[in-house]
Amino acid sequence: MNSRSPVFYSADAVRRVLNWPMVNEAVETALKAVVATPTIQDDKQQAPPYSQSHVSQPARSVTSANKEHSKMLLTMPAFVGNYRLTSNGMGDDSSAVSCSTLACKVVTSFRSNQLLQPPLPSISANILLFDPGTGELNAIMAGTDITTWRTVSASLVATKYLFFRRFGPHAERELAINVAIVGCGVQGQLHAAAMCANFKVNQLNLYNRTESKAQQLANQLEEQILKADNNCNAPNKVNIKVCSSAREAVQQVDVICVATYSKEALIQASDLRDKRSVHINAVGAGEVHFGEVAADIYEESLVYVDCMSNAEHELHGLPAPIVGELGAVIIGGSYPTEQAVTIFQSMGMASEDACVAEAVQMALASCGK
Ligand SMILES: NC(=O)C1=CN([C@@H]2O[C@H](COP(=O)(O)OP(=O)(O)OC[C@H]3O[C@@H](n4cnc5c(N)ncnc54)[C@H](O)[C@@H]3O)[C@@H](O)[C@H]2O)C=CC1
Ligand SMILES: O=C([O-])C1=[NH+]CCC1
Repeated sequence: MNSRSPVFYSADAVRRVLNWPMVNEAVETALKAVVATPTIQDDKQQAPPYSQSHVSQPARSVTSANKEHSKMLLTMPAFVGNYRLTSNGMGDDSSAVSCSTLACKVVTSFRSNQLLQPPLPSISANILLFDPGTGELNAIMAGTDITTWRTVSASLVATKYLFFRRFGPHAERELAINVAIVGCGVQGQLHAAAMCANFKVNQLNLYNRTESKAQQLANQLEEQILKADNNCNAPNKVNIKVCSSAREAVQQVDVICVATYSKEALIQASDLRDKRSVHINAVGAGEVHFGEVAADIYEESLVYVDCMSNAEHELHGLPAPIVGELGAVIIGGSYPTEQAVTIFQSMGMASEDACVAEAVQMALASCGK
């Protein structure tokens, strides 16, 4: 028996403290922590600046709740040991806290929830947080928003290092980009808002199979931008366009975010601009993770993943070799060439959920909630 009952953190409580600096720091930390520490053969050899954290993140289990595999329950356990988070997500050493987190996310993906009246989110998650010393269950945290935020954050981090950093060390603050969002569900909506909140976006193209959903998102974003304008804290003037095809959305853009349940390819190589220099965040996961982007794009792309060992379990038949892990690019500072097409094949990692849940817990504790 537990010595005390686990705390429950509601979705409202989690939502109150989520912010981009905090989530981006936690996700970047998780991405670096999963990069395997190379074995040092020679004592005298200088150890590379790999993360000192330790991650145990077995492949997630997938339980199908119907024959078509469109209703699934995933269990995603992770231990992340000896990592650092700051209280404000700004990475300043003075407020850094050393953490170790043992967690397990339990998440369902039921795509037919969208057809219910009223619709329910397709993804629904809770995160169990254990005492890393005793193994007791300390807390249960609503994890649906964390899943959306950490997934979007992984795309932001990928865009920063795989796209912007080709052009210089501060390019993410200096360069303006054109962005396409393909799929305007929960993921697409937050990808759109987050791209505008974290980068200078000139043009934002939105495509959704049901056009009214893309139009609704455009209206919401226009409203947010107008509000920010009135408060004199508008990040940048963004031109938003609702497109009638994925091809139209992606034709002239720098960054593409694809997040649907489509089994068929939605974008082809001939849809991309001739000069290339494009980055794609491939987020969606139908039965096949990589179905949304055509094989001919993969064939000319440099493909990066969040976690290589998970990729070995989940990305069978990927039409291109995997260049490496995003965390290794962050640590090693070796960026793609300017003209490259890069794909961040996002599977989602339990260690991201663990680190973000820890940051949320710290933020809630610091504001006494
Ligand atoms: N990589 C990761 O870490 C994560 C990935 N996901 C994946 O992201 C995808 C989107 O998730 P949500 O936004 O939560 O779902 P959602 O149900 O809110 O939105 C899905 C969107 O995809 C569109 N769509 C569905 N089937 C389509 C098709 N055949 N062709 C064109 N468009 C289609 C729908 O119109 C809808 O707007 C899913 O595949 C989900 O599994 C979700 C969470 C984490
Ligand atoms: O990483 C994650 O939580 C998920 N990936 C696909 C469905 C949920």
